Parts: sequence; C-alpha cells; structure tokens
Amino acid sequence: MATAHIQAEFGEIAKTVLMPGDPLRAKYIVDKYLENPIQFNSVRNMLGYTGHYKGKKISIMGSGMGMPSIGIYSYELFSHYGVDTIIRIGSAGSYVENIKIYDVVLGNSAYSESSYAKVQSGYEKDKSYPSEKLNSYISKKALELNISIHEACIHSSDVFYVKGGTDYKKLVQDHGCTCVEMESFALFHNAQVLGKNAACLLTISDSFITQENISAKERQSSFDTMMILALESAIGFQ
Ligand SMILES: O=P(O)(O)O[C@H]1O[C@H](CO)[C@@H](O)[C@H]1O
Ligand SMILES: O=c1cc[nH]c(=O)[nH]1
Repeated sequence: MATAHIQAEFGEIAKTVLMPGDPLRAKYIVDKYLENPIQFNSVRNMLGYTGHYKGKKISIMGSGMGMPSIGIYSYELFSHYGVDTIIRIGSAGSYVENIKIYDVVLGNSAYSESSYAKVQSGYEKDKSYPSEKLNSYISKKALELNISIHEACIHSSDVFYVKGGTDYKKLVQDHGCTCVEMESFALFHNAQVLGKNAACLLTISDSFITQENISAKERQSSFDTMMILALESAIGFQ
C-alpha cells in the first residue's frame, strides 16, 4: 500500500536502494546502468525506479535535499517497503586540501548540529554511524575496482548558506569533519533505530579550500565513478 510520499505497492521496491539527493541523478543512473527499469514513484517528482544491474534487482530513488526529506523517504523505505540497505550517493563540499574536486568519500561517521536524531528517538549525541559491515564491503569493493576513496567523517549540515560563511576550519579541528553534505546523519540514524544498513558515498562538487565548484548539470550526470562503486557494492552486498 502507498504512503503519503511513495506511491509504490509492497514488492515493487528492491531490498537495496541507491539514493542521490537529486531525482534527476537517479534518472541518469537508471537510464545509463539499469536493465528493464520500471518507475515506481512520481509523487512530488521524487523519481524512484526499480530495475536490474548485472541481473540483480536494485532500486534507485531521489531523497531530496536535507535531513527532513531523506528522513521521511528512508524511514518509509525501511519500515514500510521492507528495504534492508540504503546507499546515499551525494555531492559534497570539501573542507580539506587533500580531498579534491571529483574525489570520492565514504563516510565513516556523520557529525551534525541537527536535532533530527534527538527528536526522532531521543538520541543526544552529535555523531551517527553507517553500517560497519556495509562500509567495509564498499571499501573492499573500491580496492577491487581500483577506485580510490577517502574514508572520513562527514559534516551533515542543515544550512547551505551560512551567514558570514561556514567556519569550516573549526569543524575540521573540533569534530574531524572533512567535507559537508546535508543528509547522512539522518539516514544513518534511521538505519540504526530500525536495524537496517546505511552508507554514504559522496563525490566532491565544491572546495572550500580552492573555491572551485562544478555545474548543476555535472552534479546530475558526471558522478559515474561513485555510481559504479555504489552499484557494484549494492549487488555484491545483497
Ligand atoms: O547532491 P545531493 O545528493 O543532493 O547532496 C548535496 O547537494 C545538496 C545541496 O546542493 C544537498 O542535498 C547536499 O547534501
Ligand atoms: O551540502 C553541500 C553539498 C555540496 N557542496 C556544498 O558545499 N555543500
């Protein structure tokens, strides 16, 4: 039965879902990599599809931007549709010199100022964590595919435009954050409370160090290295 945000019937969504923030990034991956895709969601234009990659069933769905949005979709996927594993595939801004534009980061923790986890279940800490088993699988897969990744702490921010600019050096120094995005703290938390698996792969689209950034079109359709790592990890981990 449908939810208020996802129109799919039970069984139409695979056990493993890849989630970019951008629904058009979801469509790009589906068009390029999936066999026989079927669209299961168009509510609010949050496009979701199920198809096959190398013969294995997999779903790809946009999460929207920010923790409230991925909080809703990931919760419904895990608790209502029987999804076991979500791998976020996002863009991020680098806070450190050695993580450069187009580098791929695998989050080993997410620091946040957000109240998401406290409101959701009373969790008071400011870091949440991915599934260890899933992360170590992705890490092994990256080695096997000769894809270089940084395993690092992510800053999950509620605010894209910070007055006066983000004090990123303080976030690096005080919390070990290496890059910023806006969803993984909530995704990791939902997976934790529901006993499911979550991980977050990011491609660097902006650098706080060099001020470089890539276009909206590139954020939609140029993250193939991360996409291949996510697809290969998803089908192997199932
Ligand atoms: O490219 P996505 O996956 O949306 O991720 C990042 O991009 C958006 C901001 O531009 C935020 O959602 C942030 O987390
Ligand atoms: O949240 C984000 C995502 C990409 N780039 C940023 O600077 N912040």
